[in-house]
This record gives sequence, structure tokens and C-alpha cells, in this order.
Amino acid sequence: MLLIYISNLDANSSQPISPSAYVYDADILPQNLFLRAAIQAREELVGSFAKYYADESYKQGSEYIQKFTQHCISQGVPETDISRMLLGTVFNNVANSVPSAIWVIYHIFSDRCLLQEVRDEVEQNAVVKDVEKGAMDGISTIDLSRLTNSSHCPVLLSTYYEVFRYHGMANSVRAVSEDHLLDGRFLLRKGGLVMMSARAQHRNPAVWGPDVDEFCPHRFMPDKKSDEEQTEQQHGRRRNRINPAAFRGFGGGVTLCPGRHFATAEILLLVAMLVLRFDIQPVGGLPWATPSTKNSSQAEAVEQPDQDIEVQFTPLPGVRRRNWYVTSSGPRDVSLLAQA
Ligand code: HEM
Repeated sequence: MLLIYISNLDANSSQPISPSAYVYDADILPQNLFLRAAIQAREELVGSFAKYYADESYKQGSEYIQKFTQHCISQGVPETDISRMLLGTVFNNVANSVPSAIWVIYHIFSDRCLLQEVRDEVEQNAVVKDVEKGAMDGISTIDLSRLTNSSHCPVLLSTYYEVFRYHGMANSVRAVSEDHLLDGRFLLRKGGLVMMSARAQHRNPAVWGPDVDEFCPHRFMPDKKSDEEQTEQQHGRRRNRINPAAFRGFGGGVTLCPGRHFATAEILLLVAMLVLRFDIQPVGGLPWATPSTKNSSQAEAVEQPDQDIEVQFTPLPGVRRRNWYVTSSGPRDVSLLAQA
């Protein structure tokens, strides 16, 4: 087996691709020898989930677990495979959704101006019903479709995408099904594997511009086209805009993450609840420390902070005893998540 690692795919450019490393030939890395501890840990978890199903404990599980299991059963998935699939979804939720949520919360709350912008747009555009019962009590309803729509919550969504651009580190793996000369330079041999690093793509200045190494929450704001740009487009010329294919936060192609809308809904709802209900400050006082990420597991799609960030929640006045409901009124507009 041949594994090729491509680190500099520039989706906007026809410049040659520069692989940073090619590695490993000839099936010399048998899994059970080199990955023994990982495989053993995986099998232990699968065993625990199998017991969870065998003694029907899952029936006391969350609605998510119930629906997941019912779906697997209705699709004829064998019982032994359900516990393996459950391990996959738990891994995705814990390993990817949790650090992603942490980064969105961190970036919004550590920037007072950004916090105010997000708070204002969520309050004004995503809270659709506010039935007051008294000064403190009340029922508020958040529309998930508006949270995930760039015409209603552009700053929140732009910050969300920027988190995946800046902290995304997925390595998409593809098997080579036939010999192929990539870009006229690199021979991909049938039977080999190709790994594509999102981190390299997300840090390519040719695609993202000179501020590629900065976290820019407004980077993905919907375009407000200038007159000049509109004229350029009318004449069939296109500016060098961000190519959606350069965004690999959730991978791409046929293995584009099928959990992306679920993850987006749960993260944006959590963030909306936090900005509407709390102020969050670091326990040790300002400024916020930026945690390092050098110990991040390469198996995960998003960097993980090396240190805990201890924070203090202060409830905002006026919303302490409010009940919150969630509705979903229409289609989402998460264009960067829709690309295949
Ligand atoms: C913020 C959270 C998440 C991130 C950043 C993320 C990212 C990714 C990435 C980068 C891939 C690889 C795509 C490729 O190779 O091109 C992937 C695949 C996958 N993800 Fe997610 N994911 C997240 C959440 C979830 C959740 C919550 C689930 C399930 C409940 C899920 C289920 C899957 C599955 C099943 C695949 C494999 C798809 C296939 O091979 O066809 N993901 N994800």
C-alpha cells in the first residue's frame, strides 16, 4: 500500500500542487501490530455498547439514542453493528462537536464587540416569539432556521465557519481506484491512499489572503458586491473569491460529513442560548488566555485546547426564569455546508 500526503491543494489556483510528504509503502504497517492499544480500546467500547443494547439500557437513553437505535433497527442493521455505529456517532459528537462548540464560545465571548454583534442579531432576528407573563417569567422561542440563515444571523454563521477554517484539522483519506497522474506531476497508484490535509488548505494564503493566519470572524460574511465587481461579473470575469471547495471543515465529496447539519444545529443553539442568557468571563479575570493546541489528536477534525479554560457564568438580568422553546420554520441557508 502506498500512502500519499498532500498538504497544499489550492482550490483556486492552477499552480502545481506541492505534496509535503509521501509516505509508506507495501502494507508494512499491519494494524494489529502497530495500533494494538487503539484497537483494544475500541473493542472494549464496542463491548460496553453491546451490553448497553443487550440489557436494553438504551431504552432509558436520550431521545437522540432512541431515535438513532430505532432508525438502525428499521434499516435492518444487525444488532452487533449497531453498537459499532453508536461508537462512531459518540466519537463524532465528543471528538468533533465538543471542541468546535468550545471554540465558537471562546471566540465570541473573548471579543466584546463580536459578542455584542452576535447577541444583537440573535435577539433581533432569531427570537421569533416573546410572550411575556411577567417581568421575569416568560416564554421565548428561537427559530433554528433563522440561526442557520446568513440573511438573519450573518455574524454568527461567519464566526462559525471561521472556527472550522482556523481550527479545522481533518485529514480526508481517499483510496486510489486506478492509476492517475495528478496535475501532470504526481503518479497516484491504484491501491494507494491519498490524505488531504484541511489544515494545509485552510492556511493557504493564495486562497484566503494575507490574513490567513488571523482569526477573522467576519471573513465569511455574505458578499456585498461593489459596483466594480458587479460590472466584472456582467462581463464574465470573476474576482478571486473564496472557492467553496477550499473549505474542508466537514470534508467534501461523497464522504462529506453527514452529521454536519446536526452538529451545526446543536452548536448554534447552544451558543444562542449562552449569548442570550449569560455573560461569560475567565475565572482569573481578563484578558482571555488562548489555549495551545499542540497535543491535538490527529484523528479528530478540529483542534482541541490543551488546557481547560475556567469560566464564570453570570446570568443576564431579565432572563433568569424565562423558558425557551425552539422551532424550525423553514429552510436553512448554510451554503458552505451544502457543497458536495
Ligand atoms: C463539528 C462537528 C463535526 C465535524 C467538524 C465533522 C467533520 C467530519 C469530517 C472532516 C469528515 C470526513 C469527510 C471526508 O473524508 O471528506 C466527517 C465524516 C463523517 N462524519 Fe462528521 N463531523 C462532525 C460531526 C459529526 C456528527 C455529530 C456525526 C454523527 C452524528 C458525524 C458523522 C460522520 C460520519 C458517519 C462520517 C463518515 C462519512 C463517510 O465516510 O461517508 N459527524 N466528519
